[in-house]
Amino acid sequence: MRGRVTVAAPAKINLSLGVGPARDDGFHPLATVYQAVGLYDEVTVRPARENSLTVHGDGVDVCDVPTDATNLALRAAARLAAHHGVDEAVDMTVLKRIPVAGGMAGGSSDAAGALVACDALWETGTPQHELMALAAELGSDVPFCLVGGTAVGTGRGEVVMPAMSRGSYWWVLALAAEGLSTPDVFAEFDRLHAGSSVPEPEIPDGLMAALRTGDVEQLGTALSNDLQPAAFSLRPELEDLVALGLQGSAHGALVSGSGPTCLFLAEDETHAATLRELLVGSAPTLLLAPGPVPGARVIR
Ligand SMILES: C[C@](O)(CO)[C@H](O)COP(=O)(O)OP(=O)(O)OC[C@H]1O[C@@H](n2ccc(N)nc2=O)[C@H](O)[C@@H]1O
Ligand SMILES: Nc1ncnc2c1ncn2[C@@H]1O[C@H](COP(=O)(O)OP(=O)(O)OP(=O)(O)O)[C@@H](O)[C@H]1O
Repeated sequence: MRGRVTVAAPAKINLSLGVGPARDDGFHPLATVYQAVGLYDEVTVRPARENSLTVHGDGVDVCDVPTDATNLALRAAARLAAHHGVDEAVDMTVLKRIPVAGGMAGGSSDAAGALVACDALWETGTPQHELMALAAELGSDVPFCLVGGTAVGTGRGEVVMPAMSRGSYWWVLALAAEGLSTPDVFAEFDRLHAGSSVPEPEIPDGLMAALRTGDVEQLGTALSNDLQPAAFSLRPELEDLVALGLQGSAHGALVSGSGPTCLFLAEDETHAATLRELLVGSAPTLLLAPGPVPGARVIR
């Protein structure tokens, strides 16, 4: 067994997020295009007698992250041990840079990172399809966080197929001071659609074509998020922030997943830096990130 393994676990954004009517199990059918972006949590595991977790924040507030067995990353470690019937435990450290409850799959990515880290530490050699099945049990976004890149998600988001995508993109990420609960945003989506029939979700025309050609302007116009009105309803100030980015030369601007992080698509890295300057004062934290990047990977 190795002495210690560290995995880089990327944040995700949704280039499009189509949401259908709530299913009988309470989940909503999705048709989404995910992209992993270059903002990483680091998950480190070492052998131990019992599972334990320490969480550090690097630029993000981590006081809402549980450190007990309910933490998604510790649940992932326990689930992998049970899958292999091994009596192993870990001392885990998570260094968080992905905003907590930010709509960027932070907890999901930590869980994907924990699966990859423990599989390497215990030398269990889990085949990818088994890791994907365990990931789907842990949460809708977790399978994508294993795969990374750019991918289409269906089902409740857990059915992931890599998408053809050319080139790379630069994003400005506007992080909010306080997170939004994903279930609350889906509940607000249901409230806003009460009494009307919600169509089955679709990927917008033009999005896949823009990705295939790497046309940043076309991609900007094709970005969409069915949860955005719900996020605006719960956080009205986000609507002004998105509007400011669009007026200020972003190719596209939208709420990331369930929010409250907002995304601004730039022409290139230099333009992203200019856009960030424009947005200074409108959001507490502004970061630049390229995408797509690979899913959870061992780095040490
Ligand atoms: C908003 C997205 O980030 C878009 O990628 C995801 O849909 C959320 O994925 P996630 O955080 O991994 O979600 P899960 O942990 O599976 O579910 C959390 C809660 O979100 C709601 N949820 C999630 C996914 C989905 N397709 N429909 C839902 O209604 C449910 O209330 C669920 O109880
Ligand atoms: N490893 C973890 N990191 C962050 N939050 C976690 C973790 N494990 C459990 N949680 C809980 O999950 C909640 C949602 O956190 P997370 O950062 O995953 O939200 P999110 O990025 O909005 O998720 P998504 O984009 O997948 O909907 C947190 O408020 C916290 O209580």
